[in-house]
Amino acid sequence: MGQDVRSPRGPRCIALVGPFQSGKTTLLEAILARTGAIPRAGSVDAGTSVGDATPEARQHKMTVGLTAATTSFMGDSYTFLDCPGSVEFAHDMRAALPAVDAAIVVCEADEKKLPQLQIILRELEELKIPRFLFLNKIDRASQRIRETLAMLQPASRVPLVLRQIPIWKGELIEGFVDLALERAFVYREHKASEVIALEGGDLDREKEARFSMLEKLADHDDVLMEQLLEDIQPPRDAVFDDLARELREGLICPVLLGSALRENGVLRLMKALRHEAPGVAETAKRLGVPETKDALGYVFKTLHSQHGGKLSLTRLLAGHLDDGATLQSSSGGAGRISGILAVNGAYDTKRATADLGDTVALAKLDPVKTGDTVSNGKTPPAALIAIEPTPPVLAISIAATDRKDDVKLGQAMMRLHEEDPSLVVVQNAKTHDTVLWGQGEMHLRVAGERLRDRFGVKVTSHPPAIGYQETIRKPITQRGRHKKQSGGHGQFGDVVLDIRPLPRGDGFKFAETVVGGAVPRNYIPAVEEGVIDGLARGPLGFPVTDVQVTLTDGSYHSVDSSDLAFRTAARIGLNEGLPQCQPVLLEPIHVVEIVCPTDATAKINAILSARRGQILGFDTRDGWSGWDCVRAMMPEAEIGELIVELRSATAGAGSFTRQFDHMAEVTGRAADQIIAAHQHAA
Ligand SMILES: Nc1nc2c(ncn2[C@@H]2O[C@H](COP(=O)(O)OP(=O)(O)OP(=O)(O)O)[C@@H](O)[C@H]2O)c(=O)[nH]1
Repeated sequence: MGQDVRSPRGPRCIALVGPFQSGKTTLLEAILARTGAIPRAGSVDAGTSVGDATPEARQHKMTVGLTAATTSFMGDSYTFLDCPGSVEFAHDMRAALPAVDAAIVVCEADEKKLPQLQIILRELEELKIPRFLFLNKIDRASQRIRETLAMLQPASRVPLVLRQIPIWKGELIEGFVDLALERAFVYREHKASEVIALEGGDLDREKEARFSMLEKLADHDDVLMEQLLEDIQPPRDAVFDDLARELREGLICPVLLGSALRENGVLRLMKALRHEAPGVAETAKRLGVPETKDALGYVFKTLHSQHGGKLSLTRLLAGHLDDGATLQSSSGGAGRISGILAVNGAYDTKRATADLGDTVALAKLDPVKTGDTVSNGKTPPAALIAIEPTPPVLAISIAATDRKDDVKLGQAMMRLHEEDPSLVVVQNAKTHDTVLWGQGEMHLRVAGERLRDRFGVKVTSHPPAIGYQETIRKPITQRGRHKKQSGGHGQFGDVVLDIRPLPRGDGFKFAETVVGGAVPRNYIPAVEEGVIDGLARGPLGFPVTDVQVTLTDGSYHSVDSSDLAFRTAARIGLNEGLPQCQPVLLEPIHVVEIVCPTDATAKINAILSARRGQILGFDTRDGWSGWDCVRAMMPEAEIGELIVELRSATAGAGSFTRQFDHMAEVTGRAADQIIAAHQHAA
């Protein structure tokens, strides 16, 4: 493989991903500083970084949305996408990954973060995105690198290949040896590392570590394998070629060392990207971009900037775009670009064009959304990739504090959902609640802050209503009469209803066995409506289900009877009859499926039992070594905050899905408490 293949030219797009708080934003800062895009690195802790610049990110000192920034290095442009590490904001990462040429997985020597690292690596493996591991915070490393690598290896399905080894001075790491380059460097804070001579014990360690790196590369290179067996030194270029090819083919994950905080190891990382990461041509191939003369782009993030309006962050995967071009999108919309902006923190630099490989912000493409493929061709392009929605796990009911803000709230929610589709708004028709579904406590809290700070809408929130219902245990025959004859036109309706329980899950059935026109046929639909009215709120205060009501008899008045009178009579019949049918409370039960690292399974079982869960079984998680999958039946009322406990028992790695299964009776004290709380709230 020649030099030109190894170092593709042109703009790159690189994702910074990794477990929570591993140093991605700090690394972005270090890269921008070391490549001269900013005069010096800001700090996440001091609130001066380019990433995490929104008020919410600053306040919580964490990345709560993707930040993109462009810099240039040795004549090429690089756009970095700093993705949130928190699982609650992972949707941004999922939508962005297809756009990138490669990912830098920032991680720490921290066993607790291993499951998170495994989740992220798995995502990259499945998308076939070449990835480097950047072992960060080397400035406070306390264990040998070999032990760290052995600890991290189970998180990756392909071999982690150590590219560098540290040079220790006492208990501190003062530099590193690049095993491919065979050169030693000593770190200098906020400056490029200095080359030093490699000697003594470090030279021996280098030889041993290099051999072990070459052995791993030789698993996919027979020539190299023979050279190793015959003790022949492979040419340096051949080693670099292997590193590049095996990275791109997803056969290895190279590991580089550094300290984002001290800007150590940053230039070597940039060089590895330059020489080894693929360019846009390979990325387009990976995504199946068709042969086309048209421009084709992938929209990986939507933003609503305070002054610029809507921005669609887009990677151009084919062709060339001019400002003013009309774009068709794979989701069917079309719009005209009103501004191409460079991707930097402020989105304040206009560009006339975007070229192949560029990552830009396209302004005011109203019909376009995150995940769309866009093209300047005549017909809408096929979508290059489908982003699966992230199922929400936690909900709150919200309402505008001031009723006159209701419309504003609706619009703001639409925009929030557009920016972050993992935030879903559901109108509950029964309770008239607006329920906001999201990925966790912080996700929902940040949504509330954005509503207040960006859209000027104050909201109040409370836990969403549980879908309780009630049913009956005993049948009854009940008469319902409505008679009003005060002067003029009166009202008269009279029905006899047979009310009886149905098997669980059968819902509501209405029938009639009226003979001899006791209730004229034209009033029967009104009787059914009245029955439905009567079932809307049963004697315990909840909607009534699993009931059959049969109209068996009744009487009418030729002048005073009407639809309304019969409807009222039927409702009265239900209201009077149901309390005598031994009403009983029903609560929704779901099947939940929890995935968690095996060492947390015992804790998860305890959490489930404490939440009235009935464990159906557990198994190892298919295709995930070191993970279990637990299935349980669980009352909806207990699922509300489940995710919070689940995450805290699994260092954020556990998750669950739910599926409504059936309604089950609740009796005794538990039922009394629910009924009392409901009556109190009403
Ligand atoms: N000692 C040391 N601390 C670091 C290093 N890199 C980052 N940190 C610290 O680690 C913490 C998290 O850093 P961030 O850069 O915000 O991490 P992140 O991965 O972007 O965080 P999220 O995106 O919120 O998950 C901050 O307090 C940083 O100062 C490093 O190389 N050495």
